[in-house]
Amino acid sequence: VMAFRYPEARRDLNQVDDYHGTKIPDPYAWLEDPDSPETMAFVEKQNQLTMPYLEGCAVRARFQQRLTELYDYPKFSCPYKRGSRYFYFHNAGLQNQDVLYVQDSLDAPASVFFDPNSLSEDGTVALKMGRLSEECEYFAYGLSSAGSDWVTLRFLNPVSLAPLPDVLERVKFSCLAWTHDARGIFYNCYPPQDGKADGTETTSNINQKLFYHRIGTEQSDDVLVAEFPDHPKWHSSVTVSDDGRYAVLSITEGCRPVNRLWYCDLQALPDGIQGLLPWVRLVDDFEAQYSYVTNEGSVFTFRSNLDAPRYRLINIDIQNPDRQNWTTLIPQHEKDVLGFVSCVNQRHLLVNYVHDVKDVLQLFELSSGRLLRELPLDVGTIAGVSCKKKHSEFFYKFTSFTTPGIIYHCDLSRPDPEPRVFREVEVKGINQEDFLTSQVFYPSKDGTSIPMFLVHARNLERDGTNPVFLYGYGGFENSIQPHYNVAYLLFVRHLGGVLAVANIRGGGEYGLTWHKAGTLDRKQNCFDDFQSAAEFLIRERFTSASRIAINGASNGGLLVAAACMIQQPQLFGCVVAEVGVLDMLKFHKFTIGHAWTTDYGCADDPEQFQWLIKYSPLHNLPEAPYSGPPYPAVLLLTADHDDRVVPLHTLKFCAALQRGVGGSPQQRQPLLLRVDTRSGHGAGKPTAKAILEDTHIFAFIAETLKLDWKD
Ligand SMILES: O=C([C@@H]1CCCN1C(=O)CCn1c(=O)c(-c2ccccc2)nc2ccccc21)N1CCCC1
Repeated sequence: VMAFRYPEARRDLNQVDDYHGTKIPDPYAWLEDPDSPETMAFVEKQNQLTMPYLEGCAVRARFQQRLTELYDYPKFSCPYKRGSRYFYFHNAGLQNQDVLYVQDSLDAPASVFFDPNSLSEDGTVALKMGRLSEECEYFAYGLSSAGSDWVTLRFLNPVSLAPLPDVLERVKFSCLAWTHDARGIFYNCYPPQDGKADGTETTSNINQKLFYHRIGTEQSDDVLVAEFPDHPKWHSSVTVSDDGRYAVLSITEGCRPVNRLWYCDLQALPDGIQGLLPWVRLVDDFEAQYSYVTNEGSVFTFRSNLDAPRYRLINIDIQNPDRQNWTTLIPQHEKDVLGFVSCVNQRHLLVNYVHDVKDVLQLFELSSGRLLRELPLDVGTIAGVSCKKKHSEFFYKFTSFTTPGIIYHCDLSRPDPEPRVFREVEVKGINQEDFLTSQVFYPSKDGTSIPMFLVHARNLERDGTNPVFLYGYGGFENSIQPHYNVAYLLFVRHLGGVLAVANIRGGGEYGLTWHKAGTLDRKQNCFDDFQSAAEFLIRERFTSASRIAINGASNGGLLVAAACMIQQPQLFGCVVAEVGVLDMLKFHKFTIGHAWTTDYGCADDPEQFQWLIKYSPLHNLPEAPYSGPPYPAVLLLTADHDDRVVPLHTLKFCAALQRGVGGSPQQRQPLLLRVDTRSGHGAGKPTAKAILEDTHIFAFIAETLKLDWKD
């Protein structure tokens, strides 16, 4: 008899797609319509099975209570000096959204500047972006609702807090750049589309345009300053130079770290911004990435990966723009990756390097590129930096797996500019001394050495029985560095687990080569690296296969749901796949999915179709009747307003998994789907939803790996 009765899902056997001569059935394609009564009924039935199961997990109540207690610690961002005042985000602990405060000096009383919590009952309206004009005449801000990527831009007077009537709609993936005369702001929006635009639609996002909005006018009067009708997949982003003179335009075509670099001398515009700008095409190809750092007159400094996979700083004098005149300000490091670079104190550069996935912070001289000093930093990650060229002081926030956050303040105008602790938060009830963080390097299938962070109790017994929570991402040059997560610490402290974060290929941990090695026809390296992590942990007697829970979200959902569960079902005890990309043949058709072909390729191309069909989760599940090794316990998560990775990926995968594997009498572990409402891909998620989701995830892991709570 089957352990679980899964909801029936109609299979439309007439739905067969032809990929370059290969016939591919797509029987659950009807689930691609989020608004059909049939799809809504499918979702409802899944939740009716899953939510009682999750709520009924033995440790759920205990975990939720402890997680809520531990989550309830004060959180602060770095202060941002704007004009003569300081702004910072703060969360008392359990507030759904962080609140923006303002104070006249660092030790003056603070008052609420902007509180998103007042904008919705359930905390699902989030402040996605904000920008004060150069002299603080106006505050522009973008709100998103229910986790969608769609943004509405609004404005307020930063002193009186009075709202302005200006409202800008259809904004998504947008820059926010004021001209220094505060007459207006550059931003991006999409042309009107049929149907909804609330984050539940799947409509492709193409033909993004760049506008200049003049304060006090209607959006319909906004000035179109750049558009690319011949390149519907192009995105543009403007930065206004530190001196306010130039609009620097970065054009991207997808998610590859490459861009065209155009600029416009705003001072050369006789009548100001009246129409398409006379862009000068400094770089007009997609060979490398150029990110504006600062400029001294006509000499621009860019962070670039041109002939530098670990990045370097180059200077381009726009009066002599030919490539042979370009110079290197800071050459590529022979091992470490150049991370963020910010100009500070007029003539210094605050430079971050990533050394074996750990952050380093150094100060350089802008004029010479000379290293001046290293700033002290523990082993961990810089979670935030606040600095401006015209300010002599700057702030940076340090975090690690066991450090919630330490904010440092450094003022270069002082005779002894030594960083000092500006603010350090404690989390009551968690003793940092209970945990040991280490970094190991393990061999992948092809011998490549992969870094992995481990966090566990100091007195861990390596007897092969410890439960493991193994997390990975593996794409888009996205590096997973140490970060504070109370749910992770509860898993270690109260479920006796080992947290393992594998820095697999596809990420940016070692620069472009590391990223490229996990993309396109080499995507299988990500899956090999992650499976090798599990095999290493078993070989080193941390754990055994049935005790391993793997987790990933987004591109990480592809990693775990598909590649690892399907390719090695016997290697894991539990799989938690969040908002995953699971239909690799169709992802490019929905919302911003077309931008991901830079990592994945596209099934429209015959050669790339062959790469994708080999690992696409939806297309590599066993067919019923299945008699292979039982699958791990599986929890799939998605949400109705996820317009980054639309829910159809997970819905179709769930239907195929429950039929293909769920029907087998050997399948004792649950294969469940949790669909949240008024929730999206993750950004801006209210605290209440985040706590409940983490609770359900770890309660599911504890239940299916049979873990007991230990006080
Ligand atoms: O979400 C993703 C991939 C990986 C990381 C970013 N990403 C994205 O899809 C990023 C989406 N995205 C942005 O978020 C912004 C943006 C601009 C200004 C401010 C904020 C954002 N600009 C973009 C420009 C071109 C293409 C995508 C863009 N994926 C989901 C699953 C597979 C990849």
